[in-house]
Amino acid sequence: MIEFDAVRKEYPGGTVAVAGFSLRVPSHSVVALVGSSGSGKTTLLRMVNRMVEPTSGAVRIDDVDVRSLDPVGLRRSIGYVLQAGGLLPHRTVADNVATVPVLAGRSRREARADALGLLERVGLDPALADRYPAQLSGGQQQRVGVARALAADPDILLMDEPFGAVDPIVREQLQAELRALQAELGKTILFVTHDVDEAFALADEVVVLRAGAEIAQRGTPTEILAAPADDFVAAFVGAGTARRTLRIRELDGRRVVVDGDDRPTGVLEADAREGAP
Ligand SMILES: Nc1ncnc2c1ncn2[C@@H]1O[C@H](COP(=O)(O)OP(=O)(O)OP(=O)(O)O)[C@@H](O)[C@H]1O
Repeated sequence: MIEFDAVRKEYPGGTVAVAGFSLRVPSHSVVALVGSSGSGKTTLLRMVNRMVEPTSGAVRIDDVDVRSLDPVGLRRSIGYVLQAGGLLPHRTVADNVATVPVLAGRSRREARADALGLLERVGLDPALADRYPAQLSGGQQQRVGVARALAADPDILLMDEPFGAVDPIVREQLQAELRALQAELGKTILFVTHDVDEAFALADEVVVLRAGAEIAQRGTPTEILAAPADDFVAAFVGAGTARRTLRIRELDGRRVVVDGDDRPTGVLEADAREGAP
């Protein structure tokens, strides 16, 4: 479990990025922090691995204050996925994935074998292992970023706009793969995105932030979409927009779901009729 206890962050110069924030991220769950640019999402994420120290308040992992932990060891024990992969450009794909395990004492040969297995797991051909990041597509780089974050088998994954730099189709593929991976691995995942659809697609719980990381609303995607707490949240999640306002149309005895612009989005299953429990 990750716990933010009344954390505040004021940067030198006086910007209050986080005015006072408390949240528990239960073990094995996926929590998304969403909010507009500058709302303090990245600052919160980086407090977990001590890349940012709170001005006041505390972050605890399984009841241990992260301030009592060695920052280097802490960072190696937590997977961190950045936008555009954040890969080391002068190291091969395999070396990028194997770096942390080698630093932690695993032999190069074993770490490389593990890396090849991880590449396969995230949907990459291990034949790419000896390429450099610049020789991969954006989506492939993101996958390597996920493999690298998983290499030390961390309990916690921090993801900062993990799929922000790829096109929408690749993005959906990566999201689906992460969901499948998470169903198997059960990590504790805290991720940051400004894309509310990504948050809804991946998270068990979504936390919508205003400026200063003030929590506007938190809940499951369904709770937030069904009952936005206020106009800010409604506008942010697009509740009430044509894309979200779904209707049912009958066509040749089948029930098709259409959006507010009459564009089809899916077919209703027999047991998903109105009024069904
Ligand atoms: N090192 C820093 N020094 C001074 N101010 C900073 C620093 N890092 C972030 N800030 C400021 O703190 C506020 C929150 O930044 P943060 O990066 O946490 O927001 P964010 O929600 O992640 O934004 P984005 O979605 O654009 O990445 C912003 O006003 C930003 O300019």
